Amino acid sequence: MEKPSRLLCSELCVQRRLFEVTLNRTALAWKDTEITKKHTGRAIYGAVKAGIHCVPVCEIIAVQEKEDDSPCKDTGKWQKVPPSPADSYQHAFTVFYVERMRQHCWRCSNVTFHCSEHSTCLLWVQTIREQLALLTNRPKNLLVYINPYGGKQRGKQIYDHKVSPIFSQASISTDVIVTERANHARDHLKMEADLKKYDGVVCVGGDGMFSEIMHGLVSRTQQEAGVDDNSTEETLMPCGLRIGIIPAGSTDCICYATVGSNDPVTSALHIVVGDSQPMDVCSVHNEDHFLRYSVSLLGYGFYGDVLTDSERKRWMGPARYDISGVKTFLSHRYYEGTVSFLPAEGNSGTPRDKMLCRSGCSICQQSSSDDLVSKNEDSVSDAECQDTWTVIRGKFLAINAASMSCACPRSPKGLSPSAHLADGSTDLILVRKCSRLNFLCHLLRHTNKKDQFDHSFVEVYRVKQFRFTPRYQECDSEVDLRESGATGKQFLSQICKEHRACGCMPSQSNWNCDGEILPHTAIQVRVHNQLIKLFARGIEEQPVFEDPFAHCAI
Ligand SMILES: Nc1ncnc2c1ncn2[C@@H]1O[C@H](COP(=O)(O)OP(=O)(O)OP(=O)(O)O)[C@@H](O)[C@H]1O
Ligand SMILES: CCCCCCCCCCCCC/C=C/[C@@H](O)[C@H](CO)NC(=O)CCCCC
Ligand SMILES: [Ca+2]
Repeated sequence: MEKPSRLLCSELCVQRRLFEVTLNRTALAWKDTEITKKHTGRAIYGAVKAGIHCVPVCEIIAVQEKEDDSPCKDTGKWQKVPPSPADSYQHAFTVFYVERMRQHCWRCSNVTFHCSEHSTCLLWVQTIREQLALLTNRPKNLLVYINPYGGKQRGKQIYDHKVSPIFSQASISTDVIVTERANHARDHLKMEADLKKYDGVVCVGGDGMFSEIMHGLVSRTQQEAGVDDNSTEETLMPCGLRIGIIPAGSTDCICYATVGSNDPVTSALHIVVGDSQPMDVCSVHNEDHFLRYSVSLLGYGFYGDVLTDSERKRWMGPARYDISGVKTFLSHRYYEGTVSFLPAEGNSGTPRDKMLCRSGCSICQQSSSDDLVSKNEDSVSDAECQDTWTVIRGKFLAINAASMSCACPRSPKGLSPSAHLADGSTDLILVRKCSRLNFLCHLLRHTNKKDQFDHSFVEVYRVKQFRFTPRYQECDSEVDLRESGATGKQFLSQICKEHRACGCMPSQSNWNCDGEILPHTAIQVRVHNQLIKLFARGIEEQPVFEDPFAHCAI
């Protein structure tokens, strides 16, 4: 690989030691001249590595000239150190850059370079700024929505103290709206916001707040493109603006599954460096009526019931999910119905393979190019392709569709650990009626390393469309009764008579759609490949040993 040519090379001082500092188009590197002199010309890698630092240009956040940084004017420590050649390095500039910490967290680190000439200092600041200006994927203007009541109600504080200073440092200008009611952000985005002014939208809150922003942006994009969102057949128009998530909610599973942590500073830094992660969106319809979009979990049965119960306990904050989770588990309700689905095609893998979706995921990249090819080959509807629907009837404790892993602190590998963020499919998980003990075992496996799908009562399918009809809506006698105009009382008493023999009640659950309860139980779901983009890059692989200086021309 050809090394990029050097833009600058100077001998500068860092913490009173001399360094050879170089800048090329891809990296800034500084090499301790004392350490490297001892090993002149010899590639004793470990020793040389000890004296070399390297930062990719795309991970530099900002550069600032440091005024009046003469060591002689400092008091305390500087004065006590004996005079050294470094004392003549009176001009300084500071480079702020991304540093990786544990568990996918990023921090803003900095290094100050001291120069002997003011002109050298200015040249370095100007040249680094020029290189940063070439990074066109970085946002300059952002529209920020803060939910002051999400999670532990710390959204405003988190933004003001942890995020806003990073945006200012990176010269990003912002228009900030603190929401005053539920759906304020969605409506503003859908109908009012002048989106031409911005390079992205930032959401400070939890999964619910993200959902509002995603709905606002997707709906606005469809409106402007003249796409009817009530139609289940139409191809939706992808959104142009990226969405950044500053986690300040109860679950934050979208942030966690796309960045690898729920740390606000990490998210702010992914926004600053202009990351881009495409993401699938499911549309959910009841007949020809659009209900909602979903990016994480569509859950009927267990997760629908947990959510329904937890909504009455909002005042408890994030703990409501644990209380409602235990209560729902103990109630052990099952639901009858029919699930039909169209399997995902091509090289999409299966929910039980171990191909985890990580930064630069090849399966997601492949799916976007497949999508382009199929669009160019003239859009033919699924029915015309004669895709065959698989139909499964049964009694289920839970029917879940995970369009992404849904990893979160509660379940670090998630509901479907191998689900992909942007492959155009969702993982359909059917948990059939089983004993309490078996179900508990399945649930607990979400929290440890064991395979939660390795049970006889669990089936998983990777699908691009699915439908669900609850039993009580498909039973002929019930349909007949409804159509005969029976009153509510007559209707219920007839159902009770019919079900007395089997000892069960035909109960119904609700769909949990990314944390919102849907008003219908019979639904049709279709995955739209890479409809939106986030300021994220997917979860980075844990560092394996690699030459960190491979891209440094030093
Ligand atoms: N100013 C506001 N007042 C009341 N509700 C709001 C306001 N702004 C946003 N909301 C609503 O609050 C809900 C919860 O917000 P958010 O997702 O930020 O927090 P959360 O506690 O994590 O909730 P969730 O469990 O849904 O993730 C969202 O559905 C959003 O529509
Ligand atoms: C009895 C022991 C039980 C242990 C089970 C642990 C299983 C945890 C799986 C976690 C799955 C999270 C799925 C995320 C769904 C989000 O779109 C949604 C919105 O925030 N959250 C919920 O509905 C909140 C749902 C919270 C569920 C607990
Ligand atoms: Ca997916």
